[in-house]
Amino acid sequence: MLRVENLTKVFGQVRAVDNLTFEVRPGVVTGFLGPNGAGKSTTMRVILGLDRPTAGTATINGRPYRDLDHPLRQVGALLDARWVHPNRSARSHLRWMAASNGIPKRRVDEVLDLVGLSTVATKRAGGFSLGMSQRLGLAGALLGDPHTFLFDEPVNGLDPEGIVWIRGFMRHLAAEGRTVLVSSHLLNEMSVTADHLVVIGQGRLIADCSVTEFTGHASSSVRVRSPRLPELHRVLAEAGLAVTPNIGPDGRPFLSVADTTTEHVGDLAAWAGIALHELASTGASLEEVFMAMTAGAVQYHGGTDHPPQIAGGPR
Ligand SMILES: Nc1ncnc2c1ncn2[C@@H]1O[C@H](COP(=O)(O)OP(=O)(O)OP(=O)(O)O)[C@@H](O)[C@H]1O
Repeated sequence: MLRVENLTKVFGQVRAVDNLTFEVRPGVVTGFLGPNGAGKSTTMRVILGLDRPTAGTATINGRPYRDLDHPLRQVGALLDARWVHPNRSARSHLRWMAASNGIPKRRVDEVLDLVGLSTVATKRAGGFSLGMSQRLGLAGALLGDPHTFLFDEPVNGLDPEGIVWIRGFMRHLAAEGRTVLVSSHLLNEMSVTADHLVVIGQGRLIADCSVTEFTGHASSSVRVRSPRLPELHRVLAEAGLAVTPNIGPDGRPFLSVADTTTEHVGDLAAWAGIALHELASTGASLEEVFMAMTAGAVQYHGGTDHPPQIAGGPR
Protein backbone atom coordinates (compact mmCIF):
# COMPACT_ATOMS: atom_id res chain seq x y z
CA MET A 1 0.00 0.00 0.00
CA LEU A 2 1.28 3.39 -1.03
CA ARG A 3 -0.12 6.44 0.70
CA VAL A 4 0.39 10.14 0.09
CA GLU A 5 -1.08 12.36 2.78
CA ASN A 6 -1.45 16.13 2.75
CA LEU A 7 1.71 16.30 0.68
CA THR A 8 3.04 19.72 -0.25
CA LYS A 9 6.29 20.51 -2.05
CA VAL A 10 7.30 24.10 -2.66
CA PHE A 11 10.23 25.17 -4.87
CA GLY A 12 10.79 28.88 -4.29
CA GLN A 13 7.61 30.52 -5.59
CA VAL A 14 6.24 27.30 -7.14
CA ARG A 15 3.83 25.02 -5.26
CA ALA A 16 4.66 21.92 -7.31
CA VAL A 17 2.49 19.71 -5.05
CA ASP A 18 -0.28 21.25 -3.01
CA ASN A 19 -1.85 19.35 -0.10
CA LEU A 20 -2.22 16.15 -2.09
CA THR A 21 -3.78 13.03 -0.54
CA PHE A 22 -4.36 9.68 -2.23
CA GLU A 23 -3.81 5.95 -1.81
CA VAL A 24 -2.61 3.41 -4.34
CA ARG A 25 -4.05 -0.04 -3.81
CA PRO A 26 -2.53 -3.37 -4.80
CA GLY A 27 -3.90 -5.52 -7.62
CA VAL A 28 -4.77 -2.76 -10.08
CA VAL A 29 -2.81 -0.37 -12.27
CA THR A 30 -3.31 3.16 -10.97
CA GLY A 31 -2.73 5.91 -13.51
CA PHE A 32 -1.28 9.16 -12.19
CA LEU A 33 -2.57 11.63 -14.71
CA GLY A 34 -1.98 15.32 -15.25
CA PRO A 35 -0.65 17.80 -17.80
CA ASN A 36 3.04 18.70 -17.95
CA GLY A 37 4.08 20.52 -14.81
CA ALA A 38 1.12 19.21 -12.77
CA GLY A 39 3.49 17.82 -10.12
CA LYS A 40 3.57 14.09 -10.98
CA SER A 41 7.35 13.70 -11.09
CA THR A 42 7.78 15.74 -7.92
CA THR A 43 5.26 13.53 -6.09
CA MET A 44 7.07 10.40 -7.27
CA ARG A 45 10.45 11.82 -6.27
CA VAL A 46 9.13 12.57 -2.78
CA ILE A 47 7.67 9.04 -2.52
CA LEU A 48 11.12 7.68 -3.43
CA GLY A 49 12.93 9.90 -0.91
CA LEU A 50 14.72 11.86 -3.67
CA ASP A 51 13.08 15.13 -2.61
CA ARG A 52 12.03 16.15 0.89
CA PRO A 53 8.40 17.21 1.32
CA THR A 54 7.71 20.75 2.49
CA ALA A 55 4.76 19.30 4.44
CA GLY A 56 2.84 16.03 4.65
CA THR A 57 4.00 12.45 4.16
CA ALA A 58 4.46 9.74 1.57
CA THR A 59 4.67 6.19 2.88
CA ILE A 60 5.12 2.70 1.50
CA ASN A 61 3.58 0.03 3.70
CA GLY A 62 3.34 2.65 6.44
CA ARG A 63 6.93 3.86 6.31
CA PRO A 64 8.72 6.68 4.46
CA TYR A 65 11.13 5.43 1.77
CA ARG A 66 14.16 6.57 3.76
CA ASP A 67 13.17 4.26 6.66
CA LEU A 68 12.78 1.14 4.50
CA ASP A 69 15.30 -1.69 4.92
CA HIS A 70 16.58 -2.78 1.50
CA PRO A 71 14.33 -0.38 -0.42
CA LEU A 72 14.85 -2.19 -3.76
CA ARG A 73 13.13 -5.20 -2.23
CA GLN A 74 10.08 -3.10 -1.43
CA VAL A 75 9.81 -0.56 -4.23
CA GLY A 76 10.83 -0.73 -7.88
CA ALA A 77 11.00 2.55 -9.77
CA LEU A 78 11.45 3.53 -13.39
CA LEU A 79 12.02 7.27 -13.43
CA ASP A 80 14.67 8.09 -16.00
CA ALA A 81 15.74 5.22 -18.22
CA ARG A 82 18.97 6.96 -19.24
CA TRP A 83 20.75 7.13 -15.87
CA VAL A 84 22.81 3.99 -16.53
CA HIS A 85 26.58 4.42 -16.87
CA PRO A 86 27.05 4.30 -20.66
CA ASN A 87 30.17 2.11 -20.58
CA ARG A 88 28.72 -0.51 -18.27
CA SER A 89 27.09 -3.59 -19.73
CA ALA A 90 23.48 -4.28 -18.83
CA ARG A 91 24.58 -7.20 -16.65
CA SER A 92 27.31 -5.34 -14.77
CA HIS A 93 24.95 -2.40 -14.14
CA LEU A 94 22.38 -4.75 -12.61
CA ARG A 95 25.02 -6.66 -10.63
CA TRP A 96 26.18 -3.40 -9.11
CA MET A 97 22.59 -2.51 -8.16
CA ALA A 98 22.01 -6.00 -6.74
CA ALA A 99 25.20 -5.95 -4.67
CA SER A 100 24.27 -2.63 -3.08
CA ASN A 101 20.95 -4.08 -1.93
CA GLY A 102 22.02 -7.54 -0.79
CA ILE A 103 20.31 -9.23 -3.74
CA PRO A 104 21.89 -12.49 -5.01
CA LYS A 105 23.75 -12.32 -8.36
CA ARG A 106 21.61 -15.01 -9.98
CA ARG A 107 18.59 -12.71 -9.79
CA VAL A 108 20.32 -10.48 -12.39
CA ASP A 109 20.04 -13.11 -15.12
CA GLU A 110 16.47 -13.86 -14.09
CA VAL A 111 15.38 -10.23 -14.56
CA LEU A 112 17.34 -9.86 -17.81
CA ASP A 113 15.36 -12.82 -19.06
CA LEU A 114 12.04 -11.39 -17.81
CA VAL A 115 12.53 -8.17 -19.77
CA GLY A 116 13.92 -9.89 -22.86
CA LEU A 117 17.50 -8.55 -22.65
CA SER A 118 19.41 -11.83 -22.10
CA THR A 119 20.96 -11.77 -25.57
CA VAL A 120 22.40 -8.27 -25.11
CA ALA A 121 23.39 -8.67 -21.44
CA THR A 122 27.10 -8.07 -22.15
CA LYS A 123 26.60 -5.12 -24.51
CA ARG A 124 27.38 -1.54 -23.46
CA ALA A 125 24.19 0.07 -22.11
CA GLY A 126 25.29 3.35 -23.74
CA GLY A 127 24.53 1.84 -27.14
CA PHE A 128 20.98 0.80 -26.21
CA SER A 129 17.92 2.22 -27.96
CA LEU A 130 15.35 4.00 -25.79
CA GLY A 131 13.18 0.88 -25.79
CA MET A 132 16.09 -1.29 -24.63
CA SER A 133 17.01 1.29 -21.97
CA GLN A 134 13.43 1.17 -20.71
CA ARG A 135 13.67 -2.61 -20.48
CA LEU A 136 16.94 -2.31 -18.57
CA GLY A 137 15.33 0.24 -16.23
CA LEU A 138 12.48 -2.17 -15.68
CA ALA A 139 14.94 -5.01 -15.00
CA GLY A 140 16.48 -2.81 -12.29
CA ALA A 141 13.04 -2.16 -10.81
CA LEU A 142 12.31 -5.91 -10.75
CA LEU A 143 15.62 -6.92 -9.15
CA GLY A 144 14.42 -6.95 -5.56
CA ASP A 145 11.07 -8.57 -6.50
CA PRO A 146 9.28 -5.65 -4.81
CA HIS A 147 5.59 -5.37 -4.09
CA THR A 148 5.28 -1.74 -5.20
CA PHE A 149 6.20 -0.16 -8.56
CA LEU A 150 6.43 3.45 -9.69
CA PHE A 151 6.73 4.28 -13.38
CA ASP A 152 7.18 7.88 -14.53
CA GLU A 153 5.97 8.34 -18.13
CA PRO A 154 7.26 4.88 -19.15
CA VAL A 155 5.95 4.97 -22.72
CA ASN A 156 7.45 8.36 -23.62
CA GLY A 157 9.38 8.04 -26.87
CA LEU A 158 8.74 4.30 -27.28
CA ASP A 159 7.65 2.72 -30.55
CA PRO A 160 4.21 1.05 -30.68
CA GLU A 161 5.66 -2.39 -29.98
CA GLY A 162 7.50 -1.06 -26.91
CA ILE A 163 4.34 0.68 -25.69
CA VAL A 164 2.25 -2.49 -25.95
CA TRP A 165 4.97 -4.51 -24.23
CA ILE A 166 5.40 -2.16 -21.24
CA ARG A 167 1.63 -1.76 -20.88
CA GLY A 168 1.26 -5.54 -20.75
CA PHE A 169 4.07 -5.81 -18.23
CA MET A 170 2.48 -3.30 -15.87
CA ARG A 171 -0.86 -5.09 -16.09
CA HIS A 172 0.88 -8.39 -15.39
CA LEU A 173 2.54 -6.97 -12.26
CA ALA A 174 -0.82 -5.70 -11.00
CA ALA A 175 -2.48 -9.05 -11.78
CA GLU A 176 0.10 -10.65 -9.48
CA GLY A 177 -1.33 -8.48 -6.69
CA ARG A 178 1.34 -5.80 -6.74
CA THR A 179 0.84 -2.06 -6.32
CA VAL A 180 1.51 -0.19 -9.57
CA LEU A 181 1.48 3.60 -10.00
CA VAL A 182 2.19 4.89 -13.49
CA SER A 183 2.30 8.56 -14.45
CA SER A 184 1.34 9.98 -17.80
CA HIS A 185 0.10 13.12 -19.48
CA LEU A 186 -1.36 10.90 -22.23
CA LEU A 187 -4.99 10.53 -21.37
CA ASN A 188 -5.88 7.98 -23.99
CA GLU A 189 -2.87 5.89 -23.01
CA MET A 190 -4.07 5.81 -19.40
CA SER A 191 -7.58 4.82 -20.42
CA VAL A 192 -6.22 1.59 -21.91
CA THR A 193 -3.49 0.93 -19.32
CA ALA A 194 -4.99 1.87 -15.97
CA ASP A 195 -7.96 0.60 -13.98
CA HIS A 196 -7.95 3.45 -11.51
CA LEU A 197 -6.98 7.11 -11.93
CA VAL A 198 -5.53 9.72 -9.65
CA VAL A 199 -5.79 12.97 -11.61
CA ILE A 200 -3.92 16.11 -10.61
CA GLY A 201 -3.68 19.65 -11.95
CA GLN A 202 -1.41 22.37 -10.55
CA GLY A 203 -0.32 20.07 -7.75
CA ARG A 204 -3.88 19.49 -6.53
CA LEU A 205 -6.13 16.47 -6.63
CA ILE A 206 -8.80 16.70 -9.33
CA ALA A 207 -10.18 13.16 -9.31
CA ASP A 208 -9.55 9.80 -7.65
CA CYS A 209 -11.82 7.23 -9.28
CA SER A 210 -12.02 4.34 -11.73
CA VAL A 211 -11.37 4.98 -15.42
CA THR A 212 -15.01 4.06 -16.10
CA GLU A 213 -16.28 6.62 -13.60
CA PHE A 214 -13.97 9.24 -15.02
CA THR A 215 -15.09 8.77 -18.60
CA GLY A 216 -18.72 8.19 -17.54
CA HIS A 217 -18.65 11.68 -16.13
CA ALA A 218 -18.38 12.98 -19.64
CA SER A 219 -21.46 14.27 -21.32
CA SER A 220 -21.86 12.76 -24.74
CA SER A 221 -21.54 14.69 -27.96
CA VAL A 222 -22.99 14.03 -31.39
CA ARG A 223 -21.38 13.90 -34.82
CA VAL A 224 -23.59 14.82 -37.74
CA ARG A 225 -23.11 15.11 -41.53
CA SER A 226 -25.53 16.64 -44.00
CA PRO A 227 -25.45 17.99 -47.57
CA ARG A 228 -26.87 21.22 -46.05
CA LEU A 229 -24.35 21.68 -43.26
CA PRO A 230 -24.38 25.51 -42.88
CA GLU A 231 -28.20 25.50 -42.58
CA LEU A 232 -28.10 22.66 -40.08
CA HIS A 233 -25.45 24.52 -38.11
CA ARG A 234 -27.76 27.53 -37.86
CA VAL A 235 -30.78 25.43 -36.79
CA LEU A 236 -28.82 23.65 -34.06
CA ALA A 237 -27.22 26.86 -32.80
CA GLU A 238 -30.62 28.57 -32.69
CA ALA A 239 -31.84 25.68 -30.53
CA GLY A 240 -29.12 26.63 -28.04
CA LEU A 241 -26.67 23.84 -28.84
CA ALA A 242 -22.86 24.27 -28.89
CA VAL A 243 -21.86 23.40 -32.47
CA THR A 244 -18.31 23.09 -33.80
CA PRO A 245 -17.62 22.58 -37.53
CA ASN A 246 -15.03 19.89 -38.21
CA ILE A 247 -13.34 18.03 -41.05
CA GLY A 248 -13.05 14.24 -40.75
CA PRO A 249 -9.89 12.26 -41.59
CA ASP A 250 -11.62 11.38 -44.88
CA GLY A 251 -11.80 15.13 -45.73
CA ARG A 252 -15.59 15.31 -45.31
CA PRO A 253 -16.99 18.14 -43.21
CA PHE A 254 -19.19 17.37 -40.20
CA LEU A 255 -20.52 19.13 -37.11
CA SER A 256 -19.70 18.22 -33.49
CA VAL A 257 -22.60 19.05 -31.21
CA ALA A 258 -21.70 19.09 -27.51
CA ASP A 259 -23.74 17.79 -24.61
CA THR A 260 -26.74 16.44 -26.48
CA THR A 261 -28.31 13.27 -27.90
CA THR A 262 -28.73 11.88 -31.43
CA GLU A 263 -32.52 12.00 -30.86
CA HIS A 264 -32.47 15.72 -30.18
CA VAL A 265 -30.26 16.54 -33.20
CA GLY A 266 -32.24 14.18 -35.48
CA ASP A 267 -35.57 15.72 -34.42
CA LEU A 268 -34.33 19.28 -34.98
CA ALA A 269 -33.06 18.35 -38.46
CA ALA A 270 -36.37 16.66 -39.37
CA TRP A 271 -38.32 19.67 -38.13
CA ALA A 272 -36.20 21.92 -40.41
CA GLY A 273 -36.57 19.47 -43.31
CA ILE A 274 -32.79 18.89 -43.56
CA ALA A 275 -31.53 15.48 -44.72
CA LEU A 276 -28.82 13.81 -42.64
CA HIS A 277 -26.11 11.56 -44.05
CA GLU A 278 -24.62 10.60 -40.72
CA LEU A 279 -25.77 10.87 -37.10
CA ALA A 280 -23.70 9.31 -34.33
CA SER A 281 -23.11 9.61 -30.62
CA THR A 282 -19.38 9.99 -29.97
CA GLY A 283 -19.09 10.29 -26.18
CA ALA A 284 -16.50 12.65 -24.81
CA SER A 285 -12.89 11.53 -24.98
CA LEU A 286 -10.83 11.29 -21.84
CA GLU A 287 -9.07 14.38 -23.17
CA GLU A 288 -12.31 16.37 -23.13
CA VAL A 289 -13.25 15.23 -19.63
CA PHE A 290 -9.78 16.06 -18.43
CA MET A 291 -9.80 19.53 -20.00
CA ALA A 292 -13.12 20.28 -18.34
CA MET A 293 -11.77 19.16 -14.98
CA THR A 294 -8.52 21.03 -15.32
CA ALA A 295 -10.53 24.14 -16.07
CA GLY A 296 -12.28 23.44 -12.75
CA ALA A 297 -8.92 23.37 -10.99
CA VAL A 298 -8.07 26.75 -12.47
CA GLN A 299 -11.36 28.14 -11.17
CA TYR A 300 -10.49 26.74 -7.79
CA HIS A 301 -7.41 28.93 -7.70
CA GLY A 302 -9.77 31.81 -8.29
CA GLY A 303 -11.31 31.35 -4.88
CA THR A 304 -13.74 28.51 -4.06
CA ASP A 305 -13.06 26.47 -0.97
CA HIS A 306 -12.63 22.95 -2.28
CA PRO A 307 -11.15 21.47 -5.43
CA PRO A 308 -13.85 19.98 -7.65
CA GLN A 309 -14.22 16.26 -7.07
CA ILE A 310 -16.16 13.79 -9.08
CA ALA A 311 -18.22 10.77 -8.08
CA GLY A 312 -16.19 8.28 -6.10
CA GLY A 313 -13.73 11.10 -5.39
CA PRO A 314 -10.92 11.20 -2.87
CA ARG A 315 -11.18 8.69 -0.11
N1 LIG B 1 13.88 21.14 -8.73
C1 LIG B 1 12.94 22.05 -9.04
N2 LIG B 1 13.15 23.36 -8.84
C2 LIG B 1 12.20 24.27 -9.13
N3 LIG B 1 10.99 23.97 -9.66
C3 LIG B 1 10.74 22.69 -9.91
C4 LIG B 1 11.68 21.66 -9.62
N4 LIG B 1 11.12 20.46 -9.96
C5 LIG B 1 9.90 20.74 -10.45
N5 LIG B 1 9.66 22.06 -10.42
C6 LIG B 1 8.42 22.75 -10.83
O1 LIG B 1 7.34 22.09 -10.17
C7 LIG B 1 6.21 21.96 -11.03
C8 LIG B 1 5.81 20.50 -11.15
O2 LIG B 1 6.80 19.81 -11.91
P1 LIG B 1 6.79 18.23 -12.14
O3 LIG B 1 8.00 17.89 -12.94
O4 LIG B 1 6.61 17.55 -10.85
O5 LIG B 1 5.48 18.05 -13.01
P2 LIG B 1 5.05 16.82 -13.89
O6 LIG B 1 3.58 16.69 -13.68
O7 LIG B 1 5.87 15.64 -13.60
O8 LIG B 1 5.29 17.34 -15.34
P3 LIG B 1 6.23 16.73 -16.48
O9 LIG B 1 5.42 15.66 -17.10
O10 LIG B 1 6.43 17.94 -17.37
O11 LIG B 1 7.49 16.28 -15.80
C9 LIG B 1 6.62 22.62 -12.33
O12 LIG B 1 6.16 23.95 -12.32
C10 LIG B 1 8.12 22.58 -12.30
O13 LIG B 1 8.67 23.62 -13.07
